[in-house]
Amino acid sequence: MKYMENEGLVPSAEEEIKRRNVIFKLKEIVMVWAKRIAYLHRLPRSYIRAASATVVTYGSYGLGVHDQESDVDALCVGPGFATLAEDFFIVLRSMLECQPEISEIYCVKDAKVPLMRFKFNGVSVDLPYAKINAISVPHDVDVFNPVIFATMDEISWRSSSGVRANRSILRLVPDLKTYQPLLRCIKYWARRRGIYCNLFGFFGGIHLAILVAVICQRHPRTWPLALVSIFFRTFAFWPWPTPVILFHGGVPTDNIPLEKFFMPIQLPCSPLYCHSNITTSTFGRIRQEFLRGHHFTKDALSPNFDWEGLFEQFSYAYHYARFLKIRLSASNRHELGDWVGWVKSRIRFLLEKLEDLLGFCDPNPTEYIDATVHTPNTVFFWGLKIKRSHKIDIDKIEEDFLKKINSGRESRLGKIELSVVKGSELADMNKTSEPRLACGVSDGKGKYTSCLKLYGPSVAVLK
Ligand SMILES: Nc1ncnc2c1ncn2[C@@H]1O[C@H](COP(=O)(O)OP(=O)(O)OP(=O)(O)O)[C@@H](O)[C@H]1O
Ligand SMILES: [Mg+2]
Ligand SMILES: [Mg+2]
Repeated sequence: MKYMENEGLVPSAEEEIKRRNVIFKLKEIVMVWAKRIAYLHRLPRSYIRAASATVVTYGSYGLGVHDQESDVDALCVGPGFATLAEDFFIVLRSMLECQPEISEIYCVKDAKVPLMRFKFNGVSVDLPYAKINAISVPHDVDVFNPVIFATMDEISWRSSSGVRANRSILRLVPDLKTYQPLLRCIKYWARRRGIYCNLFGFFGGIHLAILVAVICQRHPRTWPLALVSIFFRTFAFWPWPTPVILFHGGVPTDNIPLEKFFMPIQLPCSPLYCHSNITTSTFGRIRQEFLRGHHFTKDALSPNFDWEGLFEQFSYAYHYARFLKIRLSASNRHELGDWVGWVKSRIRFLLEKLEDLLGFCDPNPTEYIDATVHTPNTVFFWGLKIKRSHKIDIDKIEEDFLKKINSGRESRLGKIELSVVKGSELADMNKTSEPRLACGVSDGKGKYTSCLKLYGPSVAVLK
């Protein structure tokens, strides 16, 4: 606990107030929004008076395991007459745009869970939308209520599944005081070891939340320190693809063929598995890290146990001699944010392509900045293992990937350049730019929006 506090993983009281304020203000805004759209829909006056909406938090914030850099995941629950395409993405967006505290609004419309993503007083917010079959939405709306549940449309049902998953986890873990620090610790480990980023084929918050919940459920009344080694021992030897299921008293009813998943993890109280982008390479990387974690934590209860070792940042320069350099650039910071978001949502294609050609690729999620280039940019370095027999036509890969990126988009926001480089270039990159952090977004001027404490300076990556 002391180690985690020293590393800045537990948010300060000030941070907590900031987040609570964000949620309070969002609730106020959606309340006004509900009345405004009731008016725009020309509903009777009594309906306008009664119309209301609310936001419900979930994700790491809802589980009480967020750190200073976690986003706030907040589901906007609106009345039945408020449409997603018009009222949410147009009317609410323009209301949010008018708020001086809100910036960098980005709409993700074509995802399974459509949402708006923005910064509120510097805090990242993910805001999906669900509507219920009512005019007024109670502020403590219960998404488990069978009446509400049964009348939801498909998108609203999917969008609210995160809230239900969270509530189930909170209900099923025997002791939150054990669960929360353990999950914080495991998330920190995953970030430091380069295996935390769902889009890049690694774990996302939900996967780790369930793995840790399963450990807590199987070992009630065990203190967190011992659970750390039990966690690694369990998953280092887990017989994948046997699914990991949080026991909830019901019978699992999933019919999805398990071969589709490398590491199936069932969503709590749902027949579905968590969506996952894990590939052959990232499956291998994750398993190696579980084994490493197991070797490190066998003696976790000894008084001289070295926590630093477990959380040591993964050294890409030590493990790989060659890297795929992916440089994304745009004419301004705002466009770069959109461009990076868009490319990342399709990055799996590139990863699979490289795996087909080379058999392995380590998609390091850390974002760097190329300070030798004047345009705002974000750079990734993916670890490669290239044999002499391997011939890579990087121009062809770039061309194919571009086609993939451009499909479904009318205009191109930015530029993408791929090249194969030596590890020394990664070292230069770090020397010429400020410390860069995993899964953050640069502002294009050499300033960063992520937390240095959390991921450590990128020069440390090169140790
Ligand atoms: N792949 C997924 N499959 C199912 N649900 C998901 C998936 N990714 C996200 N979710 C839902 O959205 C919520 C928020 O996801 P998010 O990626 O913000 O992770 P998080 O647990 O909040 O961690 P972080 O601290 O990194 O934000 C999750 O708790 C989960 O309910
Ligand atoms: Mg989150
Ligand atoms: Mg989120």
